[in-house]
Amino acid sequence: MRIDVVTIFPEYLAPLDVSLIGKAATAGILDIHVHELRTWTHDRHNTVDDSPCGGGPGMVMKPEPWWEALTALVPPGSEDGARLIVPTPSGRPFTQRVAEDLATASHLVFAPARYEGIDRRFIEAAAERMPVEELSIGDYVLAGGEVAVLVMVEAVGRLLPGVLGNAESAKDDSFGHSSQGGMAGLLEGPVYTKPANWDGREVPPVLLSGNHAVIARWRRDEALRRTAQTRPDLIEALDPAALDKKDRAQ
Ligand SMILES: COc1cc(COC(=O)c2cn[nH]c2)cc(-c2cccnc2)c1
Repeated sequence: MRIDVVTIFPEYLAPLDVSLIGKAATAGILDIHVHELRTWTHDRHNTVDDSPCGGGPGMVMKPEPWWEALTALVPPGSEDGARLIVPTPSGRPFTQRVAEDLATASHLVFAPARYEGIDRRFIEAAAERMPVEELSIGDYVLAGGEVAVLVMVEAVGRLLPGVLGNAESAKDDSFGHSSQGGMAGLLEGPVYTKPANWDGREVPPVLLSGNHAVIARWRRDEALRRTAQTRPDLIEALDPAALDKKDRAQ
């Protein structure tokens, strides 16, 4: 997968060189390029923003630099498999399911905006050439979309084959957020490791029993309990067929 990020703060994307994503890039699984938006400005001040038409606070990002950047990174005729991602508070929720969908793309171009956003006409023009996804990582307003790009690249990148070692396979993701796995739709229950007794606190004995069927049942019960407590909306959203009769007894 090729990933292009266009931003006026390239240094904000430095963490993409680190750890999981950095290793994936080194291994050639991800081909990540970060670009300075001002590359595609031509005036003396490298202007990327202007005052909002109709008045109002702040500034709006001009369409021309973004359009030139997009055209350079996705030349006409090479749109197949390319998708433009615009992080914004007014986007549809970025969820694990959206991450799984984005992981199937061959080319993602991220347009993190600053100020009050990007001139709408850029989004509309881009949507005539390739799918455009306006996505929100949460109901709050950031000063720019760069942090959201880091979130999305990590969530998508870790799903790509070869990025996670076998020990951390994404197929067993926290259930509320993975559409796969034995407990799809549920949050992850509590996890434990050695020592068996720490701070006078015992690991639940069932986990030391070696009885994998009983352990799996216990984990499912804990996931159901945690989901009901923390995210009852996810319980409502569960496919009834996914619940067995023991679940319904919960
Ligand atoms: C593309 O348009 C944007 C993008 C961003 C940065 O992204 C986020 O904040 C975000 C992404 N998921 N959750 C939050 C911020 C605004 C904005 C809106 C109003 C006032 N100030 C700024 C507009």
